[in-house]
Amino acid sequence: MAEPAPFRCLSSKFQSLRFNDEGFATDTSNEQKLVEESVSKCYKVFKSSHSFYPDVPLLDRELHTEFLLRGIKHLSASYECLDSSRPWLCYWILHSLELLEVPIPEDHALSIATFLGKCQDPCGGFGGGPMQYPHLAPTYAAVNALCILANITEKVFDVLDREKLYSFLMRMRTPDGAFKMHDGGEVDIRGVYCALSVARLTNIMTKELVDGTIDFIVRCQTYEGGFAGYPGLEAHGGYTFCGVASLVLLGHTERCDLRSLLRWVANRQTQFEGGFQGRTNKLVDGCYSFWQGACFPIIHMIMCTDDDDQNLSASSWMFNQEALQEYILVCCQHDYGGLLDKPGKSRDHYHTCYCLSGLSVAQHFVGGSLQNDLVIGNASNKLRPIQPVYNLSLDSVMMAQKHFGSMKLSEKGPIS
Ligand SMILES: CC(C)=CCC/C(C)=C/CC/C(C)=C/COP(=O)(O)OP(=O)(O)O
Ligand SMILES: [Zn+2]
Repeated sequence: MAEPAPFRCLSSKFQSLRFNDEGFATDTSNEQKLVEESVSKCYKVFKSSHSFYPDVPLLDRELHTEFLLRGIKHLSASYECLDSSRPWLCYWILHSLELLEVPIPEDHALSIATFLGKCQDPCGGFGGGPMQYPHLAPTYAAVNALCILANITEKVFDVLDREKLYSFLMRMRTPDGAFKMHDGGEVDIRGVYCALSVARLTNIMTKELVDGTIDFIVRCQTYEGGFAGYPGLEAHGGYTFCGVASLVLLGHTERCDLRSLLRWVANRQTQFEGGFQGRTNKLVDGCYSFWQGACFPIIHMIMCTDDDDQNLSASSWMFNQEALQEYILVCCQHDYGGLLDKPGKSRDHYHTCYCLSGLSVAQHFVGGSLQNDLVIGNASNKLRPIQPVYNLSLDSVMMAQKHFGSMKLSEKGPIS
């Protein structure tokens, strides 16, 4: 096992801030200044303990696990606003637990799968809760959650109606190859990614399902290099992940302007804080550790297969992996467990899932047959690696491939 890397502790973190009072202050620069002050405070507190405990920062596995296990059983009334995101809560919690390698008892797995079954619409797809209209986002979350649970028992896949899922996806298709999120709902690149991800995992991809989809995705890449939710809008990390992952799922990454994407995403890592921002001139946020961070292994994988890119690193992704780990470990852990957006924000399961997913990307480099782990702080910080396109463990993706790989749709055969 590789030795944990020493804490980098950039000296700049303890120097004066980049802003001065005579500068041209805007709302944006004022907000940025406040974030830098709070991040700087976190690093100072951390540095004072660092001399006593050299193997810090520590990922507080126990507290995060407690927070997650409590949430899978019971959520307080303050979670009412997430009543239409219940399959998401299952996925965020289960994926965080799989990253932390916390076992889930079989009876829990079966009761979560039964609950997800209750969210499934009689005409296919999953809603945000029982009796709710089917929607592509909770459908993606439910399918991913089932793939994780299938590691415990494959019986969980019995709840999924593939034929009806296919007809739901076909109903969400628009004539130009995009997908609406639900009947009468908005059309954007999230719909494309959710549809393609579940279609691939459950092996129901057909030519008819994705006719015109590549062109829609390509139209979402903006002049900045990242992808927007819809052609003509602003590039954003969440949509950029959806765009580039969708091109991988369709096997048409050659349609992406990879150089401009790489330049845009690399510039979204904030110099001072070490984490990622979602878009140009906006604030750092722990969840972009995944949405932006996961683009790097995907870009690397695409470039690896491209003969022109002989200079590609064989040991690290093209972002500062140490700085991202420091931001997550020092600034995004809540004192009572769970992770968060930035210092001062409250913890939640969404940020716990995506901070941990980003931390995993930053810890593990895999380039073809070459592997290089770079774990900041205590050796126990090491998480399981992820398959970045689905944001699942490699085992969970394999469970789906093993289970659905040989199944056919009754009318249309799957495409490769
Ligand atoms: C699979 C799936 C459903 C993916 C979702 C991807 C995702 C996170 C999209 C984000 C959308 C967006 C424009 C957020 C801006 O929020 P903001 O203005 O509050 O944040 P910002 O200031 O950081 O941009
Ligand atoms: Zn966030």
